[in-house]
This record gives sequence, C-alpha cells and structure tokens, in this order.
Amino acid sequence: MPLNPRLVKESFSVVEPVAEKAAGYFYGRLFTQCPHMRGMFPPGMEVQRDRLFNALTRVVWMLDSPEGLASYLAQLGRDHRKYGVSPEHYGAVGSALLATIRHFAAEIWTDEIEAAWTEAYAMAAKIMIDAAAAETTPPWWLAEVTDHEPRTRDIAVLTLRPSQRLDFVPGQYVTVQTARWPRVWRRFSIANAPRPDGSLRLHVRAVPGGWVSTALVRHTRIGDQLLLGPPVGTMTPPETDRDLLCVAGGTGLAPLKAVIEHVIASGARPNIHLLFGVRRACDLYDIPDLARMEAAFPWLRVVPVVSDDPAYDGMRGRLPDVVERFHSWADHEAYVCGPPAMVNETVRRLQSSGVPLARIHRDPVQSEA
Ligand SMILES: NC(=O)C1=CN([C@@H]2O[C@H](COP(=O)(O)OP(=O)(O)OC[C@H]3O[C@@H](n4cnc5c(N)ncnc54)[C@H](O)[C@@H]3O)[C@@H](O)[C@H]2O)C=CC1
Repeated sequence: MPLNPRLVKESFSVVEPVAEKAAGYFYGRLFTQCPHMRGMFPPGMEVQRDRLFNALTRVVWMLDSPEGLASYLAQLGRDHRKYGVSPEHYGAVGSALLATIRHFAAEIWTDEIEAAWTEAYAMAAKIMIDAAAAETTPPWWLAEVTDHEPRTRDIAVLTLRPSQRLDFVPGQYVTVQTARWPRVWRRFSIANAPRPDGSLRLHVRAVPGGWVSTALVRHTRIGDQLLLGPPVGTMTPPETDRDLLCVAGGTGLAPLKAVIEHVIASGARPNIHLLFGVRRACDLYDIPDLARMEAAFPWLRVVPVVSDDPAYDGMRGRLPDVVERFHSWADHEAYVCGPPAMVNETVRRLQSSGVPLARIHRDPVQSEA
C-alpha cells in the first residue's frame, strides 16, 4: 500500500496536544510488553519522552519530503546502535506506538488510519534498520578529556580526543555520556571543523537540573573518559560562496564556529557576520578565541550583542531585533543557533525581511542539558 501522509498527519495532530501523556503511555506499554527493554533506557525518562515526541513529530511532518526523511531516519538508525538496539526491537516499538496513537486518537480512528500508520512505521523502521546494518563505524566512541577550560561560572569548553577516528561534518553534534550517569545521553555540538589530530571541542553550559551538563562542567577533569555517539545533524556548511550571517545565542555558538572554521579553511572569501548574543557581558565566554579568528581572517566580523545588561558598553538588544535593524541580509546565507525561542523568532524575522527559507540553516534538534 502507498504511504498516506495526510491520514498520519491528521491523526497525529490529535495526539500532539497530549504528547506528554502519550509518551508516558507508550513507554508503559513498551516496558509491560518487553520488560527487558527497560534496561536500555536511563532511570529518569523525562528527556527520553521529549526525544521520542520530537523525533516522531519530525518524521510525521517530513512524510511528504521523502529525501530529507530518509536521510534523517538513516542518521537516527545509525545513532540508535549506541543503545544496543537490534532489528527485533523495532517490532515491539511499532506495536506500542500504534497502540498509543490508536488510544489517543480513538475518536477519529478508522481502519484506513491504522493502515496508514502501519505502513509509515514499516517504512521508517526499514530505513533505520538498513542504515544501522550498513554502517561500518563504531556505535559509540571512547574519548579522553584532554583539556577542560572553565570560561564562566557555568560554562566550560572541553577538548576531547576520541580513541578511534570520528568523522563528522562541521555543524553536526554528538551525544555524550559520562561515567556519572550511565545510559544518559545528551547532545552537544562539535565546536570545531575536523582537525588533523582528530580532537573535538564542546561548549557546555551547566544548566539547573542538567545531569550531564553539570557533570561535564563541574565534575570532569583532564584524563577522564566520556562516551560519544555518532555525529548527527543537518546544519552543515553552505555549498555557495554567498556572504554569511551567523546568529549565535549563548552556547549555540558551538556549531556556528565549526561552520565558520570550515568556510575559512576552504579558501573561500565570503564576508561573514557573526552576531554572538548573550544575556550579560560576563557570558561572552569565547571572545578571545573569536578575536583571534577575526584577526586571522579579515572578512569575518564578530559582533557581541548583550541583551540584559544595561551597563554594557557595546551593542545591546535582543538578537532578533538586532538582526533586523543591522542591515538587509536578503543576499546572505544565514545560520541560526541558540535557545529555541530565539531561533524561531530570528528565522521568522529573516524570512519576512526577504531571506528565502532555503537559505536559512538551523538544526531543529537543540542540545539538551
Ligand atoms: N552547547 C551546545 O553545543 C549547543 C547549544 N544549543 C542551544 O543553545 C542554547 C544556549 O543557551 P544559553 O547559552 O543558556 O543562552 P541564553 O539563554 O543565555 O541566551 C543566549 C542569547 O539568546 C537570547 N535569547 C534567549 N531567549 C530568547 C528569546 N525568547 N527571544 C529572543 N532572544 C532570546 C538572549 O537574549 C541571548 O542573547 C540552549 O538552548 C542550547 O540548547 C544549541 C546548539 C548547540
């Protein structure tokens, strides 16, 4: 039977408003049916629940764009190897998912909707299973912390050396697990373009209640080992030599720095504006490094922007406002990364000021605590 994206989307839109409940129901079904699968997940399931729905939402809304969907699902399949997922698990997940959607969309449920979900899930599972089976890189990497620089009270920049070669594209992120929190994986963007020594830099803010981020900022030392999942993400460098606008909110700077490093190393000479927004001047955690990049590449202009510090003697304001009043970006390729609300608003303003959506790069998946 052919895919029926419309029926899947319509029924999913009934479940979306009760996503949290639905995710709880889904895991309840899954673990009752397959108690041994509980051990594959961390003790606290809150982030996992969000993740399930973020991924599901993305898949459902991409059903009409098969190419983008296939590449997203393939990345997801490769990434799931680090949890020890094997093809048998997909059947159990599929039946728990179907039971969940059926339960929460009961009012509109029909045989056609059931068939549409069955078909869509079978297609998605096949892409994930095939991609995982075809992958030759490790499911996860051990990485040694070779440097740990506290930059502010809450932010540290870590340098890691993976024990095996880890290929990635600038702008991608990895998931990280610390010895302190087994089975808890959190995403952090790689903050550099690939280097000859294979090292990776991460920008980490310890957020309240953030298990992994707090462990990385406050309890991690040089010589410690971390686990890294496969690199994922689609916010990769531009394929044109158009001028670039990069809008970074806080540690959302990390992937944009990687993209800029890549563009500089490629030998292209576009003008690059990097607007680096923080709340207070003391949060400008990477200025010395950015100033070095600026000095070495005259086409790069770094503009620190501070939103909540009236005493700051430089550019002040909210990033979306500053972007809008700066000048026209209509001819630029734009990259936006940071807190989701900031990203959404900046993208909207760029669009309404004439930057086509196809030229605005963002990663719908944000990093977590
Ligand atoms: N660490 C990493 O590797 C990555 C982090 N991120 C995300 O970047 C964000 C960084 O957070 P923080 O450093 O705590 O940044 P923050 O909360 O201190 O804010 C940074 C900037 O965004 C602006 N901003 C915040 N909320 C806004 C809103 N609602 N509307 C308009 N502007 C707003 C602030 O004014 C400031 O200029 C997190 O959401 C994180 O998930 C994204 C990708 C990679």
